[in-house]
Amino acid sequence: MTKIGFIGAGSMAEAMIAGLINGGVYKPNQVIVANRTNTTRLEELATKYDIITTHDKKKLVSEASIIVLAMKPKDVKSGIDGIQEFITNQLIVSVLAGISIQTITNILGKEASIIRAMPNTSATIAKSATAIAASEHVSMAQIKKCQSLFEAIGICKLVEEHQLDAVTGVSGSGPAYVYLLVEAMEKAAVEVGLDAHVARELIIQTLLGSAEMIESTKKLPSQLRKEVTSPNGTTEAGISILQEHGFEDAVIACIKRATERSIELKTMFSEVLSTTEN
Ligand SMILES: NC(=O)C1=CN([C@@H]2O[C@H](COP(=O)(O)OP(=O)(O)OC[C@H]3O[C@@H](n4cnc5c(N)ncnc54)[C@H](OP(=O)(O)O)[C@@H]3O)[C@@H](O)[C@H]2O)C=CC1
Ligand SMILES: O=C(O)[C@@H]1CCC=N1
Repeated sequence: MTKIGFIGAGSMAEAMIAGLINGGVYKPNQVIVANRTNTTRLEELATKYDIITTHDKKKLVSEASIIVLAMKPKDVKSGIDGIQEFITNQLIVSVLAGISIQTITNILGKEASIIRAMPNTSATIAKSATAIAASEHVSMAQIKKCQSLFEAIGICKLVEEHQLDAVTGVSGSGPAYVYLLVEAMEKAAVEVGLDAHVARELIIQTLLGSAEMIESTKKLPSQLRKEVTSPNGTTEAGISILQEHGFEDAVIACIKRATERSIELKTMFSEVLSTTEN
């Protein structure tokens, strides 16, 4: 019976676990999750999903055929330390922002089958937008296995490793930009006189409808926007305020900064590790 193991038991691990279990991709007894200290968190995950939990990473690595690295980038070294000798032919899937395949290889101290992935938390409901990049030591069969894993919890694109920083800026962090927009829309809706519950339902449907319109009509977002915007009407009046406040520039700067931060993380941790090694 093949198992999947998660080193790191936070938001991203849980999003993947929820998507995989609810989608029937893995049975609960095929999922193992480990963290370092937080026993309450492990109990919470065990109660919620009936999965196997442990503080023993070696047990996890020995039992799982896919190992997902899901700790924070700053914890990559401590997360991997101690498992090196138990890595044989498992597939390692890292979801860590900014941490390169080379850095993981350096910490492992040997070549291994490593795939870097950038999913997002919508994996919870099988709607993740994921991109993956593989090292040269990964076989086509392993890439396909990883693609199937992420396609079971959303969509999955194969990209070059250097493009993962941009993926992180666009879709890894992306849900948070949308949630911020919704927070602002909800606040405004109440200020202009709507009941908060009604506002939430209207906003959710507006988001779902807009996303589906882009997907199903195949029209450009700019065309769809024109179709909403009557000359001298309400939309034009509203959008002029967004433009006055530099909405588009802010979104572009946001994605560029998040992408740049992913590159910074890579540099920061490859430097930290080479300092540690020296
Ligand atoms: N959140 C998101 O939307 C996304 C996150 N990611 C990436 O996923 C990774 C995890 O993010 P997120 O889930 O938000 O982070 P969280 O802080 O929610 O979770 C991190 C987890 O790692 C555990 N951990 C830390 N050090 C170790 C260690 N040495 N050994 C084992 N477990 C360890 C922590 O538990 P404890 O301290 O008890 O050990 C905790 O369970 C990050 O690298 C991030 O870049 C990628 C895409 C989206
Ligand atoms: O904020 C972060 O660093 C992580 C990576 C993408 C989403 N969350």
